[in-house]
Amino acid sequence: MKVVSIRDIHIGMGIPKVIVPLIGRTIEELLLEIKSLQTNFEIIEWRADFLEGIEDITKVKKTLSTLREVLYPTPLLFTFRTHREGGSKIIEDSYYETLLVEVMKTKEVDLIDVELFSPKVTEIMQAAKGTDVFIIMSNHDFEKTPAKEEIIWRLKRMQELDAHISKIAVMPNNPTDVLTLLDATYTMYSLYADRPIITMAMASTGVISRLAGEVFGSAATFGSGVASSAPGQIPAVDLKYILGLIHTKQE
Ligand SMILES: O=C1C[C@@](O)(C(=O)O)C[C@@H](O)[C@@H]1O
Repeated sequence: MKVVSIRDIHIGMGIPKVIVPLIGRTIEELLLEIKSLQTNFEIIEWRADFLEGIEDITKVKKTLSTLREVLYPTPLLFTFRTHREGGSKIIEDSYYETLLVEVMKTKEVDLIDVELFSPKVTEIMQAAKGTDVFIIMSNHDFEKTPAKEEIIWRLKRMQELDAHISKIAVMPNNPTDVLTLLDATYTMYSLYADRPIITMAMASTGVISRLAGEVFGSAATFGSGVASSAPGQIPAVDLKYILGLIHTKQE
C-alpha cells in the first residue's frame, strides 16, 4: 500500500482520516467556519464550487492563499465539484481544467480532487505530473448505487490513471445497496488496491459506511463542520469519536 503522507498525516494507515469540508460563499464565511471548528481535524477540504466569483481565478488564488495561511499545517484538499456530480455551480469543462491546473501550480494545496469522468481528466493528470500535489480522483452517483463490478472498475480505472487516492460516493436506495458498496470496497481494498481508497454510501441509509472504513478498507471519511457538503455526513466531532470506538474494538 502506497500510503499518502502529508506532514504527520498518513492516509492509508491506521484509523481513517476525518476530512472536514468548508462550504462558505465568501472568504468571511470561510474564516467563520474555520473559527467554529471545535478541534483540529486531520484534513480540511475547500469546496470551491460554493465560492461566489469562482469564475475569477485571481480571486480563487487569493482566497486559497488566505485559507492556506490560516490552516497550515493542516493538509488542505481543493475540490471543485462539478454540477453533474452534485456540485453547486455549472462551469465550462475548459475552465475546470484551468482552475485545477492553476491551483496546482500555486503549491498552496496538498491534495486536489479530479473527477474521473471529466472530459479534461487526461490533460489535468498530465499537468499534475511534476507538481507534488496528491490527486484524489473521484466519482459520485447521486441517483443510485452501481453494481459491485462497476464500482470496482471505476476505482481501478482511477489507479490506472495514476491517482494517488481513488474515491467513490454512491446513493443507496435500500440497505442492500450499502452492502454492495461495502462489498466492493473490501474486494477492491483486499485484492486490487495498491494505494488508498475512499468510499461512501450517502444519505441516512449509508451512514454506516462512513463509520466502518477501518473494517472494510476505506482510508478517510467526510464529516461536517458547520454544515454538511453531502447527504448523510455526520458532525466531524462525532465521527472522530465513533472511529476511535471502532478502532478499539478491533484490538
Ligand atoms: O467527494 C466528496 C465526498 C462527499 O460527497 C460525501 O459524500 O461526503 C462530500 C464532498 O465534499 C467530497 O468532495
